[in-house]
Amino acid sequence: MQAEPKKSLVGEEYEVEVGPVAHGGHCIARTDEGQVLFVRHTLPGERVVARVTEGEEGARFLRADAVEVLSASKDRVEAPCPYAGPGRCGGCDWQHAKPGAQRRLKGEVVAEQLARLAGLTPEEAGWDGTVMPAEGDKLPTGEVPQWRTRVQYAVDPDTGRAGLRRHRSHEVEPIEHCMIAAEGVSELGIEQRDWSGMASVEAIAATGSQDRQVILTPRPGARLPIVELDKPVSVMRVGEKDGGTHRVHGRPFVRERADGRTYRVGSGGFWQVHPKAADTLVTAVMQGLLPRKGEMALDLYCGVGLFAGALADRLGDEGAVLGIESGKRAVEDARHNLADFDRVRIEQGKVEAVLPRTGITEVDLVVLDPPRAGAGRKTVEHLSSLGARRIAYVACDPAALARDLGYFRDGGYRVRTLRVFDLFPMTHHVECVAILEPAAKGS
Ligand SMILES: C[S@@+](CC[C@H](N)C(=O)[O-])C[C@H]1O[C@@H](n2cnc3c(N)ncnc32)[C@H](O)[C@@H]1O
Repeated sequence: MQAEPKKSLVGEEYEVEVGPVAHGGHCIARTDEGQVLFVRHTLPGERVVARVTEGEEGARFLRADAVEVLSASKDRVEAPCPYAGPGRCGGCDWQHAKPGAQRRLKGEVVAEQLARLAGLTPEEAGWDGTVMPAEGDKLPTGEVPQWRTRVQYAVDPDTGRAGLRRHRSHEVEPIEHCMIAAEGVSELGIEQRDWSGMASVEAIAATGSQDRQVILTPRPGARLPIVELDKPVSVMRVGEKDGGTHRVHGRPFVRERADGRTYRVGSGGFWQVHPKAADTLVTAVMQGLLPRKGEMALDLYCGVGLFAGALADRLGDEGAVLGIESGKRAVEDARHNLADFDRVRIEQGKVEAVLPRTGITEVDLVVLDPPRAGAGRKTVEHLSSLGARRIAYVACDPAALARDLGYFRDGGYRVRTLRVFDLFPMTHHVECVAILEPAAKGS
């Protein structure tokens, strides 16, 4: 006998008291029947009408939007962006919260993940509980930091207009202007052009150079448009068959500046989005590791070589750095960017495959900056066996970080300090830098 399909609750409304913030840009509430709701567009302590956007009867949890605020938090503000709100642009999560409150919420998420997945209190992690804004982001009330140097616009197939995706949807919210886009992106005027035939248009404005780039992803069979923007740009396209990024005109990379060096970043390669992020993270990592001349270091998930370059500068001619990165083009860029260092080597491949093959049994320092999924148990176990005197873990997902910190503890490492940065204002994203050392040393 086939099970009855469960009744969808989408569109149902519940009046609820909103509880604590949860990882992902929403808060937790419960219906009178005890079903858990993840509610967006609200804040802890509010009383709201929550309308279900996903979920069915008996589901472990429902997703919902606060469509009416019955009792508002003192941290609530009118969202400065006209495209924010239930069912609208999915790019930002906390437009309706004061900047200080956004950072407090992010701090609560990090603390909760540390407690739940690593069994650590903030004190045990050497963290004062604060979330630091990036330099220059402490703006007078009402001003929104314009930090997004890379914006992926989706194109409405019917109108050819560029916009941003709605939350957990393929639908496009057409916009005139994204408030958090960096000036170098806004001044291209992407939103004012017709992009018919394109599925998406990514705009990049480099930091420390005038390089601007757009990356076009055409729909199957569509011809590329002639790109005429308000500022000169290089143009790339994503190949329909191979998914690779190909040059249309101009340089196939942008030049970014960080820590006093210029880094070439080819299309599709990773670079931090906030203009101050690369410098902020290099400073936090170097202050935590305190590299000494002549030491041997690893830079794992090294991208185009940001931390490898910073380490090489500080380790001197006797020191050595090995970087590992899976992206082929990023590896070419890293080798180019660090060509003036004889003792920097960059290996291409997945860390979990390449690291064991290197035969390295001892290092002094490690930086790891994995993607959102984190490094995982095997890689952490391997790293824990190399005897590093300090390890810097740069993390864009506090849940993966907390899980991996648990593995490091099993491997004999303790967290010496943790610093948390708001490098993605208005969104729920947060960046952490944990510095680890052998537990025996700290105990
Ligand atoms: C968060 S980025 C960090 C890049 C660099 N550290 C920086 O700050 O510019 C993560 C990088 O890891 C690479 N990557 C993802 N999975 C990987 C894996 N399993 N092994 C090696 N590199 C990986 C991605 O291509 C990306 O360049």
